[in-house]
Amino acid sequence: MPAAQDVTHPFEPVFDEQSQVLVLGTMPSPRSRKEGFYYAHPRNRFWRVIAQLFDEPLARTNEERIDQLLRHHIALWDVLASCRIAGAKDASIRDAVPNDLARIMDAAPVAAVFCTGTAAAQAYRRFSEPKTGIACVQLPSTSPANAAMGLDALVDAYRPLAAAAAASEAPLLDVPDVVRLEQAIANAGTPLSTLMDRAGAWIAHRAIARIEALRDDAKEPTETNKTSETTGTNETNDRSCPHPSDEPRAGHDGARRRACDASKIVVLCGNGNNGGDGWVAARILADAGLPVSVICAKEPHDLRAQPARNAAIEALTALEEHGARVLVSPDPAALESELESAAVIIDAILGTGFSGGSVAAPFDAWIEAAVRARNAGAFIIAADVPSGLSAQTGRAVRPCIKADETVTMLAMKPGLSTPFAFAWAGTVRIGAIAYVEPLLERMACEDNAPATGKDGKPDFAGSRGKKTPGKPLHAKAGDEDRAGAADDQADHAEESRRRDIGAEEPRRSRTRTEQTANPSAVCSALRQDPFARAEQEDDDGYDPYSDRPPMPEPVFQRDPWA
Ligand SMILES: NC(=O)C1=CN([C@@H]2O[C@H](COP(=O)(O)OP(=O)(O)OC[C@H]3O[C@@H](n4cnc5c(N)ncnc54)[C@H](OP(=O)(O)O)[C@@H]3O)[C@@H](O)[C@H]2O)[C@@H](O)CC1
Ligand SMILES: [K+]
Repeated sequence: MPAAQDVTHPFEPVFDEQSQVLVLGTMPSPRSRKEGFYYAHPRNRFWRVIAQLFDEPLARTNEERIDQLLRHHIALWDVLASCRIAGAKDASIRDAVPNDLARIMDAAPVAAVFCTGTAAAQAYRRFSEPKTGIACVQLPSTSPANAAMGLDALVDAYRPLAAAAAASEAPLLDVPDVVRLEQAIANAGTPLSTLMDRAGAWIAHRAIARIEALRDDAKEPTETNKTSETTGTNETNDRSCPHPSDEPRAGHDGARRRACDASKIVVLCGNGNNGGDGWVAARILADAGLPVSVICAKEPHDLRAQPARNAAIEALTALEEHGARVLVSPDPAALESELESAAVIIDAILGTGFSGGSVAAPFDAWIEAAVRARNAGAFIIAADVPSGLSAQTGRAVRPCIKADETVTMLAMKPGLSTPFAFAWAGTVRIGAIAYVEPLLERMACEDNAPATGKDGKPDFAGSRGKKTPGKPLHAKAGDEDRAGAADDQADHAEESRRRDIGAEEPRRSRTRTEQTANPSAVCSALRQDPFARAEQEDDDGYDPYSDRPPMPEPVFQRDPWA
């Protein structure tokens, strides 16, 4: 066992004036102190839990971790400012001096406190709760010492944290405002190339999630297999792959067949920055060892748009190293053959820069071929916006990509929120590639718009009306959609098909009131008597308003840091 030593908390808390949830540990472990950041031991699962909770890629750098926490309105610190401790053994803590949480509580509207383990919760209750007046919710430790809890169980246990931190609804921005926002982010120090890297990472992350789901699906026994099991044949258990002689089938069976074939991902890259997102995604997927190929219209060196050109040149080198196929302006037969074997197609042909009443060659043929592949079971993920759909008006030209999922960057766009957008975009997810709230507020001030909308967020719809008189936000989209009545019927059929297969609806964030109702109630009770426990609090210290079932946590049975 390591000798006890005097330790002083060595780094700053993570918080800003938007933080609504505070997560507290006890004191950084020796490894975290060495690395200079929270939960830095490679086997500590804290950052993996956070990534899974919010369905986001794992934050790998401290910068990304801070960004991830702040985007979800989470503050992070530890209960203790100094103590005497042996290694990371919380049970050995002596001479504890608490941090002054007023630094965060006075600056931010924190309404819920979570402690990452028994010792942190005990220390918080003893030192901090009398001052904050907020009862903490105790979460299990993510430390390797708590190896008895698997990652899935940890993620489940942390769901109350995600619920409390539920990100407020993404802002809805006009396309010109998205461009302004990108520029503001760049001016604040995050270059556009970094945004593109993050956008590509988001898309790659969703493609990997789809491939993993297909692989899981392929492991489940099919009806045919069940029959063969009951008839006592001695086929192997891996029978969910259709037999090679089976006729190709559409829908899920087609998707399953594709997953069994190769988990192949085809990325369609246009010539603009939307294509750049696709190149980055392809590079990440190839680096992850997945069979990926790229279809593009121009050699990377011939692209003009930046940062897409640099991203494509870098990706091409990596793809060549991995032996991935890159098809430049393929003929129709090569295009068809590449797409028909794809399990996942990434549509990075056209994004917010798309304009006009039709899609010019060769991209029209690409879109048609991709939609045919989808009808045969491929899953399409659109980067930012389905190609052929106007991100501003929601007007879909012919042909237009029909995506199963769209990852749209930074903010919701008007064209994705029309009543018919679902037919083209599928499930829309926001790719939170930067922390934008302070910038949005600044932009709202610059526009002399009302400071906040009725939900407390910057009201960009209001500012749009003032900036572009005579161009109401949704009028054009609605008119055009009404003109395409026949299309609408097909779209509605498509929508109901998606509902049939259980496609997810976009997430709805909880309102502030929903998030904090219970903690506030407990908090006001505790203010009257700071030492009182919440009524009906379990004997083991679990708070009654946590919807998590109590879970036993081994208290450092062994010292993982020794
Ligand atoms: N800026 C950034 O840093 C970041 C940007 N991001 C990403 O960039 C996207 C916006 O990029 P963008 O502005 O380059 O436009 P984009 O959607 O690629 O389209 C331009 C291309 O389309 C073409 N084209 C247009 N109309 C057409 C038609 N009818 N038929 C056929 N072609 C047509 C047009 O051709 P051209 O007119 O030049 O001949 C040009 O080649 C955005 O959606 C997001 O994904 C994110 O990574 C975050 C960081
Ligand atoms: K796209």
